[in-house]
Amino acid sequence: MTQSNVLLRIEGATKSFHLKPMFGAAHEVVALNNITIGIEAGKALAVVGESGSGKSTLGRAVTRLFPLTSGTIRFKGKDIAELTSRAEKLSYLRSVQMVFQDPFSALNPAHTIQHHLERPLMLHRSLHGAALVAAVREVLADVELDPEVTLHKYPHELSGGQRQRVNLARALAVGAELIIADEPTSMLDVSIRRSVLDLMRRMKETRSIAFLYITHDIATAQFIADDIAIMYAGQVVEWGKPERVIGNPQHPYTKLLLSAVPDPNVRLDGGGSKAFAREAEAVRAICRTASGSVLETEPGHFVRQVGSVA
Ligand SMILES: Nc1ncnc2c1ncn2[C@@H]1O[C@H](COP(=O)(O)OP(=O)(O)OP(=O)(O)O)[C@@H](O)[C@H]1O
Repeated sequence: MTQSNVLLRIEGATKSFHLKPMFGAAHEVVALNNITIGIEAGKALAVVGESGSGKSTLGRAVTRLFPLTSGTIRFKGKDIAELTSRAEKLSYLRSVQMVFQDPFSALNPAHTIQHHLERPLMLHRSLHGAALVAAVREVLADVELDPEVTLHKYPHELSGGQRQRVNLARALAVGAELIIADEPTSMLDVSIRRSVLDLMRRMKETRSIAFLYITHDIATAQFIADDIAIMYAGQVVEWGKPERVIGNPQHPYTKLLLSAVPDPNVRLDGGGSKAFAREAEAVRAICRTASGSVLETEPGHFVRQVGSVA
């Protein structure tokens, strides 16, 4: 990655949550532990890991939902914690859009699709009248939805895949440069997951939109990702090009994730076979000894070493 085309640079990002449960002692949860990773303009980074590994915390930190405990997140070189003016913050929130797992959650059931797309185009691009109508049609066509059929519908009248396309159209309407897509296909019918991933890939290639693609499913990552980062217990344990990480996995946790493929529904918590659950727990025990040392096993392929303390 060259410095000039880095869009997002996360450096030493650590996030701890202080929990005070009703029962039991107060304690810290380290959701992110010294994460350093970047995304180039127009490229996709897939962050893959099981539930609780810290993927969503990473995405939420990038959207400025909370400050980091330590470390920095820079967007186009500027530390996002130092955006002070309202204009700077709005501009950042325009450039960085979030697409959620549940495609219904971000849409207002009381409004038509036309309304959902008109608002950002009016607010952010000051469009009105005929130009506004044309732009709404254009963004719908961009996400491969027929404007004639879709414009006047309400969210509940669309399929899950169509709703997710509307969410992506909204990000286009705002003028997003980076989309954080948090499990965007996991609630969709298996038969249409691939087409939504393909659309995201085309948005990346034709519109130069970067993606932070968050998923538990390593198999889907390779459809869109230019780089892949495997997360476990708040750390990135292996990263590099998908063909290297998936084709030649080195870290025991990456191997475990891949052993659950091609059935992405195999649960790493042992919801499937007992033998798999035992193996998964053994791997986790090894991974919990992860150290700070990282080895570049082949050019551009990095693996966090296990079994020693930093
Ligand atoms: N607001 C919060 N307060 C306290 N703990 C939190 C908070 N958000 C996340 N955590 C904890 O941080 C850890 C990482 O959570 P996170 O949601 O980022 O994982 P994830 O990999 O995205 O999992 P999932 O796929 O289930 O969302 C978990 O132990 C979680 O309980």
